[in-house]
Amino acid sequence: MMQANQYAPIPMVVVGGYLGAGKTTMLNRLLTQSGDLRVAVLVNDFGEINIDAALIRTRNDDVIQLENGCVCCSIGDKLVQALAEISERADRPDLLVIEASGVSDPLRIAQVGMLDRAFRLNSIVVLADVLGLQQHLADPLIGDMVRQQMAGATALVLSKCDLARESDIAAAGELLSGMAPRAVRFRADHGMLPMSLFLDVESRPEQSIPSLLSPQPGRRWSNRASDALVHRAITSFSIRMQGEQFDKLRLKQALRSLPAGTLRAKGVVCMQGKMRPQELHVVGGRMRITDAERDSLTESVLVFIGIFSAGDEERVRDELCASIATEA
Ligand SMILES: Nc1nc2c(ncn2[C@@H]2O[C@H](COP(=O)(O)OP(=O)(O)OP(=O)(O)O)[C@@H](O)[C@H]2O)c(=O)[nH]1
Repeated sequence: MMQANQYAPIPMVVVGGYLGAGKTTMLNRLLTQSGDLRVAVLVNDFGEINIDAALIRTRNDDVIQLENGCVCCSIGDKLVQALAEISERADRPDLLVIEASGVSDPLRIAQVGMLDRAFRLNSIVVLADVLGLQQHLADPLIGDMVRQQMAGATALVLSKCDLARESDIAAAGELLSGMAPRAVRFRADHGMLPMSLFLDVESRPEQSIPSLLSPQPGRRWSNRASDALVHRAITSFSIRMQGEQFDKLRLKQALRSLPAGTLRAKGVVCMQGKMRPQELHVVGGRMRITDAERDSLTESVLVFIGIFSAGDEERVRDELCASIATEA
């Protein structure tokens, strides 16, 4: 039998960025552009239901879900195990993409990945939502975590530029250049990026992965203790509904009145009058409901991530129950 180390290492890309920055959108773009390339995806979503895994458009066996928890601090051993399983597959992938949860440190994930010699780190791509960047950085709870995510990037991607003014994009670009001066920078329209960013290890100008992975005095804004504090403060709950359809108008109203501490909501739901399941996203006060890339759904699932107070979950449940469509 051949040993794993007889093969060339599998190129690996870690995708990070704060909640709702556009990681899954970018990943789906990559997958639609990837042609015959066999891409395996490891997804670590924040929440007990992995919505991202459901939204990724690839063959089921090519998406591996990492359980609820933060892959960078609490379930690192699960990552090690998942990597070993991927490298031992008979049909090894041509590329592995790890989508970090929005509160994980992508550099730390890359460091775990680098320990497995079956993989070669190609890039750490970190997305920044141009609309939310300033606010996220100024936030006393999450600001350091977001800076930490950026600092570990080999490529920084400004997302949602289609929604921003040119002056705001330029200002956000300035902020990014101060945080990760050696990272290559891109703007992405709905996640569209050159494939070379993922595949071509040579595409990084003077960016040296080994130096990124060694300790960098002065470049760490947070530490494990403060990360753990943030991860404890941010919690999630999920709601499943079987055999019910939502009324779109009422659901939108419910999502507009989410608790003040909500940082992100997402889901896939059955909607009255819609043939296809609907994918919904709430990010920074913006709501988007569109056709999901799947034909059927056995149950509606919604995940809410935030800093919640007692009673918030119950109130959201009540609002959602009140959004269920009554028979025509
Ligand atoms: N207009 C616009 N919307 C975008 C863009 N990228 C992502 N979005 C939208 O932003 C929302 C969140 O996108 P996702 O790709 O799910 O973000 P994410 O980073 O995977 O989210 P989490 O995994 O929850 O952290 C969705 O409604 C996307 O359609 C973009 O470039 N332009």
